[in-house]
Amino acid sequence: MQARCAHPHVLGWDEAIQQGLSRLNSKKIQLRDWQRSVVDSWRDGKDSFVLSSTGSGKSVCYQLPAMISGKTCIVVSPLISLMRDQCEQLVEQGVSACYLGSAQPDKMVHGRAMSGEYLLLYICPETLVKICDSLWRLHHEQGKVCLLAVDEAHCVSKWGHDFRPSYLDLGRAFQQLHDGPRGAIPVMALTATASPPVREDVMKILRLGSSRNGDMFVCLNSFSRPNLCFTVHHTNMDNLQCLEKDLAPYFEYAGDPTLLMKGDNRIVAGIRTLREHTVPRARPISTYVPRMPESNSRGGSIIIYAPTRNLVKLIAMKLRKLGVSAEPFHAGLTKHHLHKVQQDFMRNKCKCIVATVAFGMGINKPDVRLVVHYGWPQGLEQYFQEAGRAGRDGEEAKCALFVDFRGVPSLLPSQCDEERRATLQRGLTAVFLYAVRLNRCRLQQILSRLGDEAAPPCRKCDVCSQGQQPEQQLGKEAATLLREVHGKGGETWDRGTWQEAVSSWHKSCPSRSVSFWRGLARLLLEEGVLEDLHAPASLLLPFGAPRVTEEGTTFLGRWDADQQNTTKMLRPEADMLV
Ligand SMILES: Nc1ncnc2c1ncn2[C@@H]1O[C@H](COP(=O)(O)OP(=O)(O)OP(=O)(O)O)[C@@H](O)[C@H]1O
Repeated sequence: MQARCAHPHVLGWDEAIQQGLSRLNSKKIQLRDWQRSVVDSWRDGKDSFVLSSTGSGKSVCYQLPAMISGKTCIVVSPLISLMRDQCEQLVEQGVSACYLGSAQPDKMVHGRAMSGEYLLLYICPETLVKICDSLWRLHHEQGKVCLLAVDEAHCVSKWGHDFRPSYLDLGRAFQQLHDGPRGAIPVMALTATASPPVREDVMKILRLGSSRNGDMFVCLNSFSRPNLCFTVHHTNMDNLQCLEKDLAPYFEYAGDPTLLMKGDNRIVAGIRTLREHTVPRARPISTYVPRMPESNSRGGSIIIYAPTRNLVKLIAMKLRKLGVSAEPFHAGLTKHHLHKVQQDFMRNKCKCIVATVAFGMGINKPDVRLVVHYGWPQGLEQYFQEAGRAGRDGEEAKCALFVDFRGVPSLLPSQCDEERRATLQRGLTAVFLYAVRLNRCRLQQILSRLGDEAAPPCRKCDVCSQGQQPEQQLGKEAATLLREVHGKGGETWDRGTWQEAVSSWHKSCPSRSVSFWRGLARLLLEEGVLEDLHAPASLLLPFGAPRVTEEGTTFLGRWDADQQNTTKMLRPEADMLV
């Protein structure tokens, strides 16, 4: 095979990089060491895999090669909206960029792209597969391709949270593009969230390093976001009674103060309402602006995620009635409208977006100061990625998760195979445990899920700042639960068994909620006084076929003999406290 890319210019390499940065309009940027290593490995014709946190500067790694070589970088991207935004931003910076696919309104763009007119060519995997022959000619006949970049590369893996089946075809399509007189094109896969199995899978599917006998560059940066402060709050999701009380601390009045002095009843009532949760009459938008609750400093933007379109509409409507400039964003709105909302958000005309997960990937707004999730996210990796839209400027930002601990996360797609369903189910369990656990820093919990066990506590999240829950004597409750399990002798528990058991326990311990018992069962399993012969059928059930262990039997014997002097000291988790 021949050399993989033309050597950039006759300039020295440092000079070539500086010139590339100035073409990107990023003259002032000093490449970080890891960015430099990634670009160096492209110069050497190597494939690379780049794992680095959201907002850390991955895009520059694939944009620079195009600026330096003057050839097209083909960027595979999962979403039209994402491609469009990135192109718009680049064009504003004076860089020639385009996206291809059915959403491209200008029919001339395709032809121009196929003659190498654009330095950055964004494309979704389906379109890339379709036009593979033209891209082959662009590279092998015209010599005008410098790099194949796969952005959001975790979408390639079935083990990843955002898996797209169409990404699986990329390996074969890339192979087709590599085979020809000019040899292989370097491939760069980039992601901000990928656990070790996902990384392996991505490298295998994209066949990274295959054309250089496995020689490739792997850049694994920490994906930690120490500027983010994570908190979890219990809320009552029935009828959204708590919505205003939950969100009020994040907004402050920013209207004309003279109105207040004159005692404008509507506005005074509005402020009171925001604090006391009743709905006032409509008034002009922007009476309230986002603020950071602790610092009281105004400014920045807010993203509020909700799991369903209905909830998105409701939250946006309530906020607007209260005077907040909030816009709903979900896939049921027209593309044109969504585009406008996104632009208004980027230009600070709209300070708060209330969205389903349709909004977010690739949103590059540096000053998002708060991301609220109102309702369970779809998994822990998804949560981290969505929350990671906050604080991209490196300044402090908050990520608040509001959930109802009486329920559990359950959002699974209706159509997916068993293997995929099991992966997504594990993600739901992970986000549930993240929310209930009060014994480990929130950020550490997330990073550990992504394979980083060495991160220090963040010292900011609610767990770090509030410290451990005090231990409680839960001997009576533990004995009640263990005795019931013992009585059932290892049989499988279904929803009926569980409900029956909980209502009988309610008689002896009336103050304990269903979620308390679910949490206690979890703690007893972890303590080793219970074991489970198979996994529960749903997150609503604490166990599948539980059995009391030898240790548990000893505890029960002691409890029955001497309740006064037998203790079971446990630290309750969040769902046990509601
Ligand atoms: N070396 C650098 N020094 C300072 N700023 C940088 C540097 N590299 C990139 N940036 C800036 O950081 C911001 C985020 O960069 P970028 O969009 O490339 O992040 P990303 O890692 O691709 O994020 P995401 O995972 O969300 O797509 C941009 O405004 C970019 O100009």
